[in-house]
Amino acid sequence: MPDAAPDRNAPAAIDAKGIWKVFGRDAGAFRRLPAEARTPEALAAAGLVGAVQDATFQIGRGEVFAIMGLSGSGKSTLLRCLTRLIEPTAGEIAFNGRDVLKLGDKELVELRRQRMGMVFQHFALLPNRTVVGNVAFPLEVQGMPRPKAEARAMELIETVGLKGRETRFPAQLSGGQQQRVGIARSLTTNPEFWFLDEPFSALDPLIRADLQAEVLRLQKTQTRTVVFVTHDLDEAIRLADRIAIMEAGRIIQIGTPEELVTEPATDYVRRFVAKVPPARVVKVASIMTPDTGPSTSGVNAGATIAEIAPDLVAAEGPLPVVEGGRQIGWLDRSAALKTLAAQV
Ligand SMILES: Nc1ncnc2c1ncn2[C@@H]1O[C@H](COP(=O)(O)OP(=O)(O)OP(=O)(O)O)[C@@H](O)[C@H]1O
Repeated sequence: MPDAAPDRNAPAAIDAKGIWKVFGRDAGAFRRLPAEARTPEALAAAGLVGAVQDATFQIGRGEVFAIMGLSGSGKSTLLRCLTRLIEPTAGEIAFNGRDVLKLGDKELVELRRQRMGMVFQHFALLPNRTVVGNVAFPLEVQGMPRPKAEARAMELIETVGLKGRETRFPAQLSGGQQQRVGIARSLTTNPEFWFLDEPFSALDPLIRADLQAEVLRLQKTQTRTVVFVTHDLDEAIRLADRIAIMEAGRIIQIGTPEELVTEPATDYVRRFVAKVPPARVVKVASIMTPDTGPSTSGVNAGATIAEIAPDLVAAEGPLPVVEGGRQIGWLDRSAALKTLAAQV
């Protein structure tokens, strides 16, 4: 998880209100219903599929937001609505306060080119361009001279571990390598918004872990608002500040990994997080006793109990808890050890 907590007071980078995506022959009639009449019963009566039902959430600038849920719960459809690859049936979406559903085709293309990066599975690479040609392409579209665009592309090719393969064509790459080209390509323009649908699922575990680490590293140096769909809870916990859990088209709960594990809203969420050891998500700040003190070093308030396990083992008494070089509390060793030992 990123070190710097997102600024919750800043205006939402993404503000989604009452998003619906309904599939079926008469989806238009559903749109014309007043908001209070848009119900699961109305959907069923009209024989419509409510892929996304009344999704409302805000994502802060620089926040990493994961969308999770079982297959068919509406994750991809919701992500596609945010990017307008699919037009929502109803609802409002604003990026930095600007209504994106009202953008004309030209403005939408501009927004996508200048400020959005997208990685979707089966998001085709250009078959007649090499790896470097594909990765440089978005910059060339923006008007950057080719040599400069390719130099920038090479940096990202190295980041995704494809150095040495830059002159190959997509057909000469494995599925996972193609996926990595797509990831590199989505970052060439240094987008403010990054949308990813199962970006790492086709990759070997080691490469996946490398790229996840790379995402976290990039998040520390660049303020990027990230929304990603995954069915891998481990990945969501590692990368996301907050996770939205979807069930049958609805967002059931939105929370930090710690909130989902310690306060699951429903049995469905509880089943999702059942195998997560609490120490992996519970933060020092959550179980410390607040107090000021003279210490300038100790355990970090934002660290998880698992991360500070070595300090716990070494300590003999309570540990000072610090934030920004100042002591803000004490961590009781036995309370922390209890969390460490707890299995859900
Ligand atoms: N074009 C479409 N026409 C009709 N129904 C659709 C369409 N696209 C998606 N659906 C339905 O909407 C629901 C949500 O689909 P979606 O692909 O968003 O789920 P998901 O959570 O991303 O699933 P997965 O993890 O399997 O990719 C499913 O019931 C799906 O069958």
